[in-house]
Amino acid sequence: MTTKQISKQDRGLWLAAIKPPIYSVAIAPIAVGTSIAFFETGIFQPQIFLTFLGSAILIIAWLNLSNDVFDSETGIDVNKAHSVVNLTGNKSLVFWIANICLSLGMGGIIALSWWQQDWNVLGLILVCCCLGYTYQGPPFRLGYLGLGEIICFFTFGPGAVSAAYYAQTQQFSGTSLAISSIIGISTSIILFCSHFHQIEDDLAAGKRSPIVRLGTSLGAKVLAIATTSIYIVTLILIVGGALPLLSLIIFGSLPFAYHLVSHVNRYHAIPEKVSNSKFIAVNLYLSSSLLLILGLVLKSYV
Ligand SMILES: C/C(=C\COP(=O)(O)OP(=O)(O)O)CCC[C@H](C)CCC[C@H](C)CCCC(C)C
Ligand SMILES: O=C(O)C1=CC(=O)c2ccccc2C1=O
Repeated sequence: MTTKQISKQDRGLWLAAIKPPIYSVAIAPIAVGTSIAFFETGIFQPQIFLTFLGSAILIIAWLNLSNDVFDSETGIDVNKAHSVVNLTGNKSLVFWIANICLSLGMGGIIALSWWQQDWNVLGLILVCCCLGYTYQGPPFRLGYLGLGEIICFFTFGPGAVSAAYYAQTQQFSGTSLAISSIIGISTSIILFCSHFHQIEDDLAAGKRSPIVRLGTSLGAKVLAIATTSIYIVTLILIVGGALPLLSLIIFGSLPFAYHLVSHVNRYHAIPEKVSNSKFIAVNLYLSSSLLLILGLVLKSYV
C-alpha cells in the first residue's frame, strides 16, 4: 500500500470516528425548541440560540469521545478501527479532551443562565448529561442493558427541546413538550439503527442492545413502527391543535422514511449492508426536523 493510499484510509477512519453527520443531533432539538418558542410567543433571542447551539455541539463531542473511552474499557470496540481511542492509542488524552468539551459546553449553558439569572436550563441540561453518562459510563452502562433508546427519547426530546424553549421564553409549555416527542422518536431511531450491524461484537461484550434482545428481523419491524409513529404523532398534534396545518409538510420527509425502512427490512441480517442505516436515519431525522421547523416558522409569518 502506498503512503497516499494509507493517508486516504486514515482520513476515512478519522471521519468515521468523528462522525460529522451525528452532530445534527445537537442542532435539531435546539432549533426545534427555539422555533416552537417563536411560533408560540414571537420571541427569538439570537445570542441565546447561538450560545445554546455551540454548547450542545460541545456536549455531543464529549458524549462521543467519552463513549469511545468507556467502550475501550469493556472490550466492545476491539474490532472498531474508527474508535478515537484505537486511532490515537491514547485513552487518557481522549478522556481529557472529552472533559474539556463538556466543561466548555456547560460553560456556555452557565453563561446563558447567568445572563438570564435563571438556572432552570442549567438544571435540565445537567440532568440530560447525567443520563447520557449513565448510558455509557461505569458503574451504570445502561446502554449495555438495552435502555439507550429510552434515555435518548427523554434527553433529546422533552429534555433538550424544553430547555431550548425555556431559554428563549423563561417559561415551560405543554405544546413544546408534546411536539418534542417527535424529536425524541426520530433521535432514538438513529441510535436503534446503529445496533443492527454490531450484533456480534455486542453479544461478545455482553451488551444486550435492543437488536440483541429482539433479533434483527423483529428489530426491522419495530423500526417500521417507530418510523410510522413520527407521522402519526404529527397528525395527532395537528388535529389536537398543537401544530399548525402547515406542519403537514413534514410528510415531505417520507422518501427518507421509506428508504430507511425498506433498506433495513432488506439488509437487517447483513452487517456490511445495514451498517449505513444509522446515516439514512440521520437523513430522515434532518429532513423531518427541518420541515417541522419550516412549518412553525412559516406559520408565524402568515
Ligand atoms: C454515544 C451514543 C451512542 C453510541 O452508542 P454505541 O456505543 O452503541 O455506539 P458506537 O458503536 O459508536 O460505539 C449516544 C447516546 C445517547 C444517550 C442515550 C443520551 C445522551 C444525552 C445527551 C447528553 C443530551 C444532550 C442534549 C444536548 C442537545 C444539549
Ligand atoms: O455514534 C453513534 O452511533 C451515535 C452517537 C450519538 O451521539 C448519538 C446521539 C443521539 C442518537 C444516536 C447517536 C448515535 O447513534
